[in-house]
Amino acid sequence: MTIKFACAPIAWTNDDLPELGKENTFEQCISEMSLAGYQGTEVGNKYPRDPEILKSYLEPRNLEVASAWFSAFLTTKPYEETKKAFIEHRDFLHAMGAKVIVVAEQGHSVQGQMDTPVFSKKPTFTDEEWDRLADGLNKLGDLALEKDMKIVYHHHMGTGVQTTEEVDKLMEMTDPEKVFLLYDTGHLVFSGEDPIAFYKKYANRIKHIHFKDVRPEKQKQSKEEDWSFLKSVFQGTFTVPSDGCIDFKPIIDLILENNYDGWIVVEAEQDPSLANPFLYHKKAKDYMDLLITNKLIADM
Ligand SMILES: O=C1C[C@@H](O)[C@H](O)[C@@H](O)C1=O
Ligand SMILES: [Co+2]
Repeated sequence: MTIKFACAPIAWTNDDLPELGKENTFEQCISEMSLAGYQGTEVGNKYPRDPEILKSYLEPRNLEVASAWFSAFLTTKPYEETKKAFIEHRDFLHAMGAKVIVVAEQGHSVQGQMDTPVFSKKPTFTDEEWDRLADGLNKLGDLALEKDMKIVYHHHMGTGVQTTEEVDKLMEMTDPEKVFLLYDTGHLVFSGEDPIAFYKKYANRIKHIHFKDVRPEKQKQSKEEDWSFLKSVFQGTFTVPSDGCIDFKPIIDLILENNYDGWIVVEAEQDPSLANPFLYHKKAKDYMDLLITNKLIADM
């Protein structure tokens, strides 16, 4: 069992809201991840896309690429369009040594729309769209396996696969040998799901983890005032583990008990001028290390 820790650059410069952290440079971002004690990074918009150039920045800082997000449009566009973009993305990640590819269906998604309420206007798929999604994901899973990689599906606020019920449907409709799952604590709790029950149910299919915490007062306000996903982020709904309402102790315990082998990526998009990304990620790393040490001691 090997657990490695990574950061998502979204806390330094937000890809969905580029004005958040536009002043933070790529080199500052990766240097601070390394300094905060992490071994890996996901890939953001400021990162060079040439694998050799990217390696020349990451290797001196002892950082690996954990994965990177891929937007699929299987419900709304011809499969061939998603396939072409996916192969390019897969080959980039393969050249960087990553083993998993984060995939999220963006057909009908409202996650990038500043004025569309995320709770009341989230999309739901028709039966035909579910079939197209499941079929397309099985095919992307095959393409990943060609390179000895796995696709990990990212359930996400404001998309057609957000709730536990929707994830259940997707997992039932897809091949468990081809389509795996990403476990994002922040999206589950923001949506109102039970992250413990979710992990227990899908322990065998979870091959990548995003750790974000949630500020409960912001989540409540977002729901009551029908904020968009981007407004919720902008207002500080997400933060790093140890800073919000999620109890990560039972989550870490479950991860260890299930011999999880893979990355835990701290992904906490918020305003970097209010929440210094280096200090927040260091605090999160110290907290996660403590939880792991306590669990190992308790099991001795
Ligand atoms: O994995 C993720 C990638 C981001 O672009 C996204 O909006 C964020 O919330 C997330 O969980
Ligand atoms: Co995530």
